[in-house]
Amino acid sequence: MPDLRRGVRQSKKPVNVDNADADADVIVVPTARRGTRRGKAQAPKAPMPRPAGRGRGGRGMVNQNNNVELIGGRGPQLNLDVALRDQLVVGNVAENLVADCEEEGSTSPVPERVQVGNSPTYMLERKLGKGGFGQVYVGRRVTGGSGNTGPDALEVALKLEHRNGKGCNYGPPYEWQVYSALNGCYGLPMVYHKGRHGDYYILVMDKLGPSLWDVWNSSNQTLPEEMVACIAVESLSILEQFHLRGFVHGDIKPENFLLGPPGTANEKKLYLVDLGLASKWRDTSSGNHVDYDQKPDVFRGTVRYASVHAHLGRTGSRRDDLESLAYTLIFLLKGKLPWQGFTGDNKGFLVCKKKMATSPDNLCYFCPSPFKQFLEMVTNMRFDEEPNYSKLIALFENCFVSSASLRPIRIDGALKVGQKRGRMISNLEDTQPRKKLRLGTPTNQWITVYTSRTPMKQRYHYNVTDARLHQHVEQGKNDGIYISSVASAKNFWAVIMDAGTGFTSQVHEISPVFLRKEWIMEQWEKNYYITSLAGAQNGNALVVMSRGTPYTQQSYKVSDVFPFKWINKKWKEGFLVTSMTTAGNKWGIVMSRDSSYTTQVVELDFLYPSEGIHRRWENGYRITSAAANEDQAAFILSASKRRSQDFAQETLRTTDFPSTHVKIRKMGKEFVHSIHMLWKNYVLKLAGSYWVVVDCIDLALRPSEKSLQNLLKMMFV
Ligand SMILES: Nc1ncnc2c1ncn2[C@@H]1O[C@H](COP(=O)(O)OP(=O)(O)OP(=O)(O)O)[C@@H](O)[C@H]1O
Repeated sequence: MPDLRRGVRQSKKPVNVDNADADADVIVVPTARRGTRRGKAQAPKAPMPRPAGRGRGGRGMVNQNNNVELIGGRGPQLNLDVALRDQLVVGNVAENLVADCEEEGSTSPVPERVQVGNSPTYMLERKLGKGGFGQVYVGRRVTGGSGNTGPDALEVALKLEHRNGKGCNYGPPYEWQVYSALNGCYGLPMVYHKGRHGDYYILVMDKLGPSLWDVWNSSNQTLPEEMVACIAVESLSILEQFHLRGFVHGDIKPENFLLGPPGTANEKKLYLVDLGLASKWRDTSSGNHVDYDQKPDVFRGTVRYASVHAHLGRTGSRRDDLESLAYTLIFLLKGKLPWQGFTGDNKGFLVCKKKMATSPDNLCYFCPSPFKQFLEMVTNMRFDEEPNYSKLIALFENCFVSSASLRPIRIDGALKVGQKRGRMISNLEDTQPRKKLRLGTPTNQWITVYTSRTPMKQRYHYNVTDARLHQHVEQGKNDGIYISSVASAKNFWAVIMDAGTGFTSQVHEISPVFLRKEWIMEQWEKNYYITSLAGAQNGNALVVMSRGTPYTQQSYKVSDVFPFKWINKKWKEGFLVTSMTTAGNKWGIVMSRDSSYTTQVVELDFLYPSEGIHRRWENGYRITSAAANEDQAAFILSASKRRSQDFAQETLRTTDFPSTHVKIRKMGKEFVHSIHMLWKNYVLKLAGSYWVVVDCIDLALRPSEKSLQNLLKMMFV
C-alpha cells in the first residue's frame, strides 16, 4: 500500500484505474476525531485531505489536547532544545484548510451554455443538486443532436467541477476515470460526454430524479417497509454488478441513490451516483483481491453510514458497501440511527464506538427480521469474502407484493439475473454457523498470546507498592537481573526482572506525571533509553530506562487518542514502537531507532481484532506491544530481522483467566513467558519458552492473586 499523505487542495484521486496500486492513496484524517463527511482518494505525489461534502449531519473538527512529543538519544537528529518546545498538535490543520479551499472552489460563475467534446450545446437551467465537489444542473440542448434520451438528449444532467476545485488539482476529477471504467454498468447513469469548458470540468449524463434522501424527507422521514425491502433488493443487484467490475463504491447512503426522472418510465428505477470515493477491491492485472491494511487515521466515507472498518481505516472492500447499505436501509425505515446527534471534535470516534456498541437486536428493534439478518450477515464478513448477493436478496423476498406494477421500486436487477439462477428460492437454510470476526465485548474478555521464546532466568513481583519497588529493584541488581517489563493493576506495580535483557545499568522513576519529560530527558543525556513503562489508574507512571540497549535515538508521545499519525510519521523517520501503555485515557507510545524490528503495523479496534491479527500473522508480523484504554485496544505487530515466520504466535480468548490452558501448555513443555492484562495494563514476563499475553478488558476479571500465585508456583517449581 502506498504511504499516507496529507495535503490541502487535492481530494479526488487522479489515478490510472488500470493500476490497482495507485488506487490505495487516500486522505488522511484522524479517525478518532474526524467529523461527519469524508476523505476521497487522491493523487500519488501530493495528496491532500478530502474536505467535507454536503455535510448532512455536520462537519467535525479535530482536536488533540495535551499531546506531547519528545525526542532524545544519540542518533543523528537529536535536538533536545527543539524537542522541549515540540508540542505536537495533530490534525486540525486539515480541517482549517478545507474551509479555505471550499471558498476558492466556488469563485467563477458557471457558464450559461456548455459544449464539451462532440456534445451538443446545452443551456444550463435549474440546479439539480450540489455536493462537496460538483454542482449538477439540468442542461437543455440548444444546438446539435436530435434525441430525447441518450448522448444528444434534450435534457441531460451536467455535473460541473471547477478546475480549482477540491478534486481537480491534478486534472479532471478522479470520478471521471471510474465512470470510464464502469460506464454502462447496471444501475449507474450513462455518461455520454466529458470535457473542459472554460474553468469547469463537465460530465454530461442521464438526468435522474430525486434521491432516496429527498423521498424519505418528503415522506415524513420514514419509508414503508415494502419500499425499503425493494430498495434493498435493487441496490444489492446494483452493487453486485458494481462489485463484479472490480470496484467498491465507498460512499453508500440515501443521498447517492437516485430514482429515474418523475413522469417517465424509469421513475421507479433506482440508480447509484457519485463515484468519487470508489476504489478497486480487485487488482486488474493479477485478478487478486487487494491487500489488507489498516491505517487508523484514514477515513473515507460519510460518518453516519460508514462501516466500522472504514472508521478504523481498513482498506475498503465489498463488505463495507454492504454494511453502509444496512445502515442506509435501517435509516430509511426507522427514520434515524442511534449514532446521530454526536457533535464536536471526536464525533467520528463516538459514532464508531456507538456502532460497535449497538447490537443488531437494538439497531433493528421494530424492523422486520430480514433487516436484522442482513445486518448480522454483512457485519460478519471477512475482508476478502465474496458476498452471497443471492442469499442477501432472498432475505427480503417475502417483504413485497408479487405484482410488479404495484411495487414502489422496480427490482429488475434481481428478477432478471435472479430468475436465471433461481435466486429468489435461494437456500437460506445452508447458513453455516459463522466465526464472528468482531470478538468479545469490551468488558469481559481475556486475550492470551503465545509466542515461542528462548527460556531465561526471571524473577517476578506482583502487587508491588511504590515503596517496595525500590527494594525489589536493588535486590535484582545485586543478583544481576534487570527489569524487562512493568505493568500496573489497581495501582500496584508488577515487575519482571530478567537475566537476559543485555542491559548494563538501569534507572526508574514513579511520577504522578504520565511520562515526566524532565526526568526522561535527564536520563537520555546519560544514554539511558526507555525500556518499559506502565501507567496506573491513579495517573502515576512508572518509567524504566536502561543502558545497553541497541537503541540510538528515542522519541515518545503522550496523547489523548491513539496517535497513529505520529507513529506513521516516525516510522518514516526510522523509528519503531518499542513500548506502549495507557494511563486512564492517555496513550503513551515510545519509539526507538535501531530496535531489532524491521517494519511494523498497527491493529486498532474496539474489540479484539481477530481477522486483522490473523492477516498480519500471515504476512510475517508478530504482536510486540499491546495496550488499551476503556474503549480501544491497540496492537503493534512487528516483522523482525529474524524471520518472523520462524516463531509461532497464537492468541487465546477466554472470559476467565486461562489457568487451565496454561497448565496444559506446561505439561506440553510450553511455558508462560509474559502475561499482559490489556484492560488494564498488567504485564508479567515469566520464564519459559512461550510468551503468554493475557489481556483482561475489565479489572474485575483480572486474575486473583491466588490464581497468579498458583500459576507462578506452577512455573517456577
Ligand atoms: N445524473 C443526475 N441527475 C439528477 N441529479 C443528479 C445527478 N447526479 C447528481 N445529481 C444531484 O446532485 C447531487 C450532487 O451530486 P454528486 O453526489 O454526484 O456530487 P458530489 O459533489 O460528488 O457529492 P459529494 O459531496 O457527495 O461527493 C446529488 O445528490 C443529486 O441530488
